[in-house]
Amino acid sequence: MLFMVEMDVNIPLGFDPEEAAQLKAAEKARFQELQQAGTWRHIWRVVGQYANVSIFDVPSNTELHDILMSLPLYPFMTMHVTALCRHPSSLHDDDR
Ligand SMILES: O=C(O)C[C@H]1C=CC(=O)O1
Repeated sequence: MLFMVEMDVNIPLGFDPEEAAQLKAAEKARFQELQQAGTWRHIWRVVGQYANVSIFDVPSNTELHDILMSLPLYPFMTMHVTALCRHPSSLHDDDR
């Protein structure tokens, strides 16, 4: 199942910079794991914002929920999730 996930990151002013750097490094490592597994299929930076638009490929809503909630930066993120399905005119067989 494919999902578009819009993530906005908001680390409060005054948050310990070292702790923020550790969380960002942990987030990057987790992102790379999920990307290599094919779960986090795409990511784009939203221009001018600490935000991204991502495509996830997961077996169920519950699995996506668990993955998103376990992200290191989750406590500082606002997320918007949109379920996707294949467009009938798409040429891409993996759009499912
Ligand atoms: O940078 C972000 O948008 C937040 C998050 C998503 C992937 C990653 O490495 O960090």
